[in-house]
Amino acid sequence: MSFNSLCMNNLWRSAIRLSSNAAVTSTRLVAIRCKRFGDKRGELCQTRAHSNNTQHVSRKLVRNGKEKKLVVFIEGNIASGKTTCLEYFSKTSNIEVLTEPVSKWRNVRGHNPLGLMYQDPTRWGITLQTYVQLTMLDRHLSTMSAPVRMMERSIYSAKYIFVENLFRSGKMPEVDFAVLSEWFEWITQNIAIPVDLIVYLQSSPQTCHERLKERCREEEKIIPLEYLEAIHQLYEDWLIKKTSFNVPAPVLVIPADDDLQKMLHQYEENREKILAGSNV
Ligand SMILES: Nc1ncnc2c1ncn2[C@@H]1O[C@H](COP(=O)(O)OP(=O)(O)O)[C@@H](O)[C@H]1O
Ligand SMILES: O=c1ccn([C@H]2C[C@H](O)[C@@H](COP(=O)(O)O)O2)c(=O)[nH]1
Repeated sequence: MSFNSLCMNNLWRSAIRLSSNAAVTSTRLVAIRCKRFGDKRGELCQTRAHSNNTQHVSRKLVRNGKEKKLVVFIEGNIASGKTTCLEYFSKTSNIEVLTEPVSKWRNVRGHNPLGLMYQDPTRWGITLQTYVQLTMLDRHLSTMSAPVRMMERSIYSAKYIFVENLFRSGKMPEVDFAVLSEWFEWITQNIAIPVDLIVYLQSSPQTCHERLKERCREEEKIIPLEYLEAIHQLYEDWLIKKTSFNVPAPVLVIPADDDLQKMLHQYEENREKILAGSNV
């Protein structure tokens, strides 16, 4: 038996011995170590660590024959309606909703990295995006309290959309981009980030600009239409054309330019697909 297999066996045995309360923590540790040892069975490791009588079936965790733990990312441009969508689904029992930790980005120990980034992206882009990466990772790894988790954005969009935009627009120095990329690659290669479905709220940059002005978040008052157009293009390349970066789950596209009433109707129409973690 190789050293790696020996370690894996010991890890599984000790993880399974742990009490159910400790299961999520052990899941995390084992998932991290599975990836570190180059084990391709990251998801299986998670499952085994979680419970003795848990099986792994087509990307989903099931226990005693019942489906459990589905993770859905809600992606889309700034002010496309992600929070509003999450608020709607939060009224459903058995769905846990995680909004973006924007309040943290606006206040870390009395500092406002979001505001600083909009004022001077070249100086503060790395500061904000480092903190976004940390806080999103913390969200991804937090213990699930319901069978379904709907989460606003992800560590992927932070990197593939926002960091990429800063760099491509010449507002992030190459060294900052390199350091953030190294961090991102280390995280995604060593830590299992669960996701079953990406819901993309596809809205025009013009609609987002209108809604953003209406929302009137202080830091965002200086955002021009061109910024939203650039973010839109990156989202389209990533999730529609699929030409830029890895897409970690199937994508369900929901057109999001309609008024609130029609949007709520669309969410209802797509409810089953979302809860099944399916884009068809
Ligand atoms: N379908 C809609 N029609 C009109 N206004 C909307 C719609 N959805 C959301 N809004 C408003 O647009 C603004 C941005 O919505 P929000 O859900 O906060 O977007 P996001 O979370 O994507 O940034 C808010 O003021 C919200 O009330
Ligand atoms: O990686 C990121 C993620 C978000 N932001 C900015 C964009 C917005 O100003 C806020 C929150 O976005 P919403 O779409 O309103 O939820 O944070 C960023 O700069 N980098």
